[in-house]
Amino acid sequence: MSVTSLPSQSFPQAHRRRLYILLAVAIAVLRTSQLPSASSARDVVTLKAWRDARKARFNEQRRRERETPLNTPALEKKLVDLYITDPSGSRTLLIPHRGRISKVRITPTPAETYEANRALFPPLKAGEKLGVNKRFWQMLRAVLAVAFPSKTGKEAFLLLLHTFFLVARTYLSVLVARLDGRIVRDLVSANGKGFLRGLGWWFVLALPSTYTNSMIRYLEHKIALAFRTNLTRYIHDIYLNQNLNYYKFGLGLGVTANSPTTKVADGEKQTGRKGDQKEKGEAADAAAGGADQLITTDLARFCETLAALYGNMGKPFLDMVIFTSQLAASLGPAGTAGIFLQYYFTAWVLKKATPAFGRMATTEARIEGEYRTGLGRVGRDSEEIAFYDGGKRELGILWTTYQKLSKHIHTIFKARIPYGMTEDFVIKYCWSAVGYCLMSIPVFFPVARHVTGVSENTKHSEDNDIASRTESYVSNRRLLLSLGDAGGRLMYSGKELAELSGYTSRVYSLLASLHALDNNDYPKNPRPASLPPNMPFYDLGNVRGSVVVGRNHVLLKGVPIVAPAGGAAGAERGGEELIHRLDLRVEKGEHTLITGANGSGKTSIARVVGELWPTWSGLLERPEQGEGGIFFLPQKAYLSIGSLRDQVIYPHTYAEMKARGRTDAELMNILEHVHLAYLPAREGGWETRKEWKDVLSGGEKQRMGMARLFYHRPKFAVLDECTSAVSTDVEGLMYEHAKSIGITLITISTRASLLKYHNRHLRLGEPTLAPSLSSVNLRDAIGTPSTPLASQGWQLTKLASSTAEEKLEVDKEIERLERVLNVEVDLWEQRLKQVNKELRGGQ
Ligand SMILES: Nc1ncnc2c1ncn2[C@@H]1O[C@H](COP(=O)(O)OP(=O)(O)OP(=O)(O)O)[C@@H](O)[C@H]1O
Repeated sequence: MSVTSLPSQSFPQAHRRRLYILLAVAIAVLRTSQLPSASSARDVVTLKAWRDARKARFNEQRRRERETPLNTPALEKKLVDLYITDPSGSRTLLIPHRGRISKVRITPTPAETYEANRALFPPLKAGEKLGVNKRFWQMLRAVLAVAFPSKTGKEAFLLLLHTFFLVARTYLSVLVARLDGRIVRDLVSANGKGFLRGLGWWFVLALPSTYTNSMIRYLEHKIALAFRTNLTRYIHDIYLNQNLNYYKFGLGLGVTANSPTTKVADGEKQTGRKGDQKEKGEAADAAAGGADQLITTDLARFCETLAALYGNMGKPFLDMVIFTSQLAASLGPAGTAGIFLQYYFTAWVLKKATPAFGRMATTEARIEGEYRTGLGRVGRDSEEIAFYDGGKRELGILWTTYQKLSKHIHTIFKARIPYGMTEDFVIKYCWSAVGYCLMSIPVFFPVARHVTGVSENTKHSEDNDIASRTESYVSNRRLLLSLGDAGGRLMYSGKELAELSGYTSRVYSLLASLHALDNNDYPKNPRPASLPPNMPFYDLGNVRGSVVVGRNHVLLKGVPIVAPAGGAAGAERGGEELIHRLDLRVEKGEHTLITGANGSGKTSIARVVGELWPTWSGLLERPEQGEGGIFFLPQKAYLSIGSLRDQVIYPHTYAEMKARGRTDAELMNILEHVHLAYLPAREGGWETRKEWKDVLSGGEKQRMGMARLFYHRPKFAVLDECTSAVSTDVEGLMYEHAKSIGITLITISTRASLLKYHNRHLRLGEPTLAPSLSSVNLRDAIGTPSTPLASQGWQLTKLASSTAEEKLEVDKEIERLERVLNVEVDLWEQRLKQVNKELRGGQ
């Protein structure tokens, strides 16, 4: 007596044709060492032609490897051409790979794409609850619009292929389950021939099964990489664009989760509802951290989790559908209903038992970012730390952060214990028990078989009956095990989905911040009631100044110099006003020296002129940046990655230098002017690549900065204390040379010795310049540009234009020195008396 419908037809007859097709496809794919992309697939005419082309490519690669092994001068030479710009704006990157240079064409993401996508990325609000909720699906859809830009692109092709292998894998599992049953049946009924045939099929199935498993993993990684590449390109293009988003993001202006409007709402909620503080923390966690952590680790984790989730959810789901349908045929409607009941019960239990994995993943990413930043700081500022012998202190800081991280990870692990137990208990044990019960139905209740329409072959002998029952049991058992496994993976992917929600919020917050920064979108804040009425409120959402780029002069007309503040600080106080309103016009040849006490706002003027900081009101006019325009030399010398030549021509590339017809001989001449002519010979030539910031001394770094200035030959140069470590004689020569080649200098310095190279002098915050100003008329004076001020003030003097002004300037210098002397001479005399007394032995 047969107990199941299994197998109504014998295995090979039923499945042979489909298996042959599957094998043919698998073998065809197996033969491809690399998957051809959709476009190259179109180009393939015949398999033979494609194989010939592949062989030719391989031979060519070997030939190149022999001709240009790595580290040969030929490769070094090619490396200097790293970027080749194209009139369309695309660049060709030359990437060294396996002994040859491959060309990768990079087309910048069009501005319209960012414009179109902006609406998808409304910023995260403080108090927004994260997790697998409606907002998560919105965020995922927005990020996917970037990661998966086209339905017919490479990602879609990979996804299709991945799906094919997932289906194939499930189909093969069903075949294996049936074959398993058949082999055991033949074994029990001592059918040697059938047993051997079954074994043969077993090996035939093993090949595509193992290949399918490997391909699933391979394609999963490939999809993750394709997502990551798309997202990274998109983020790089918006992060490092002309709007200086990298600077603004670093300044903290892009962190939107603490936006004040939402903060007010948050405050209201906090009084009303417990737990909102935690929610605010979730959104802030998603937005916190440096760009490096977000763009590298968090992005990679997002892509890996997302790609894995497709397989981890898609495949078990498919498995469950197919296995359930297979089992349903054996178990009948009651059994099928039982299976579905158990699915529902499992989902309900696991939902109740799942901790907030998403929030935990977000917090983990944030703390990991902090730890990474700490380590980065030690690496970057190692010399300074070593001089202070600050290793122990840094160790303390790093260890504290690491402890925080390890404690948090430990909390996650602890939260996983009860979850894992529940999961195991429900899926492994409850499901198996239900499985046994369901399988026992046709055995113990043969009537049910008739009811369910299960066919019964009464011709079977008793032996055959046992063999058949064993076969059925083994097949069903295997199917149930696979079903349990699929269910486990599907439920497990619920945890992964929660974690994905955490990573999604991180990547989303980065993209939302960058879009907002790029569009200069800041929340509009109401003027805080606590602010005194005479104090201006500088809100990033209310910048009204005009900026005109492309003029042949530098002009600031009624421009306040204000340090911007974003987020909650910006809402509470607004930006910090350093200079109330500045009027400055620098025409060609008007070399201007800006002096003032530390922190008086000298560099800040350069930041406003360079558009790093906003022009809140008034008018700013300036030339274009770069060659023939304006060039900024910052206080801290910056040396880039690259060759010695790259240091002089930065930010140009070698290709750009060549395109302008500039030569190494010219660069040598420039190095002579900055007294660095010995460098190419000492360092082994222009192509030498080193960590230049560690190789060059402080003074050499600053002279390298001046070399850059001479290379770019701008009309105007803003020099911010960029020669403070250079000896005064060399400094003088460099200033004279700059003037002789037609550069108008706007120098920021505290060195009075530089006055002689300038013909105008802008003094900042000199309280004694106009001692007659009382505190009453000072307030009026603040509103009047070009008036000498006592605080937040400035005064512009022409040095060489008229002797009277020159005399005034000298008078002021004498006045200042007398003031210093009056205060300090008494102190010096006292000290002298003290020293003399000590020398006389204290008498
Ligand atoms: N991002 C910022 N946010 C808030 N305040 C800032 C910011 N950057 C600078 N400041 C403050 O603005 C003031 C002016 O800074 P700035 O760098 O312009 O001074 P400086 O006159 O160039 O000083 P120094 O001579 O020391 O270089 C300082 O008090 C500084 O702390």
